[in-house]
Amino acid sequence: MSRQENVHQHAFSLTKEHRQTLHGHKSYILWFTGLSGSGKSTIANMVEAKLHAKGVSTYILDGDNLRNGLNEDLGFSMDDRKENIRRIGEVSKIFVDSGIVVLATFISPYANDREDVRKKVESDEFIEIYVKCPIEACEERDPKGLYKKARIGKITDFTGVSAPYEEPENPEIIIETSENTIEECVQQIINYLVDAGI
Ligand SMILES: Nc1ncnc2c1ncn2[C@@H]1O[C@H](COP(=O)(O)OS(=O)(=O)O)[C@@H](OP(=O)(O)O)[C@H]1O
Ligand SMILES: Nc1ncnc2c1ncn2[C@@H]1O[C@H](COP(=O)(O)OP(=O)(O)O)[C@@H](O)[C@H]1O
Repeated sequence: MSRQENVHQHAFSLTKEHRQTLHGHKSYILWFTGLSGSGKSTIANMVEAKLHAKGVSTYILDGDNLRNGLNEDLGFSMDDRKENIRRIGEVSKIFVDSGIVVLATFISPYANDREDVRKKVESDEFIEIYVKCPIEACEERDPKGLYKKARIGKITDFTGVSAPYEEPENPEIIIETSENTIEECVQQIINYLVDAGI
C-alpha cells in the first residue's frame, strides 16, 4: 500500500491565478546554480532588491539558511543533496502557487535534480541561471574559507574539489561573474525578465 493511498487533496477555491492577480505580476522561480563562491547569493540579493523596488513580491531561498532549518538533517552526499533540492523544489512550487517570485540559490550540482525541480512547475515558471565562474576564481575569492579547508581535507565532498559539479546544458541565462561586474550580471538578469515580459 502506498503511503499516499488514503490522502485526498481538497480543492480550494482560490487559485494561483487569483493570487497572481492580487500581486499584480506572474510568479516564477529564478534558480541560481553554480560553485560555492561563484556569486549566487550576491547576485540574487541585488536582483531581489531591484524587483522589490519595482513592486514585485519576492523571497530568497538560500542554501546556507535552509540547511540551518528545514534541511538541518542533510549533509553533502549525493543522496542528501538530491533530497535537499527535492525539498527546495517543493517549497519553491508552494511559493509560485502563492503568487511570489522565488530566488533559489543552491549549488544544485546534479543536472537531474535541477530538471526534477523544473518539471514541478509550468515551463515558463522555471528560469535556470548558471552563475558561471572558473573554480580558480571561486577559490581565489573563498569568501568563507571553505576551499582552503576542502584542500586540506577538513571538509569532504566539497563541490569542485572532491565532489562533482555538472554544468547546465541549456540554462535560460548564463552570467559570467569573473568576466563581468556584479552590476552587469544583475542587469543581464533584469533585461531577460523585461524581454520575457515578466
Ligand atoms: N561539502 C560541501 N560542498 C559544498 N558546499 C558546502 C559543503 N560543506 C558546506 N558547504 C556550504 O553549504 C552551502 C551549499 O549548500 P547547498 O544547499 O547550496 O548545496 S547543494 O545544492 O545541496 O549541493 C555552500 O554555500 P555557498 O558557498 O553559498 O554555495 C557552503 O557554504
Ligand atoms: N561579478 C560578480 N558577481 C558576483 N559576485 C562577485 C562578482 N565579482 C566579485 N564577486 C564576489 O564574489 C563573492 C561571491 O560570494 P557569494 O555571493 O557568497 O557566492 P555563492 O553564494 O555562490 O557561494 C562575493 O564576495 C562577491 O563580492
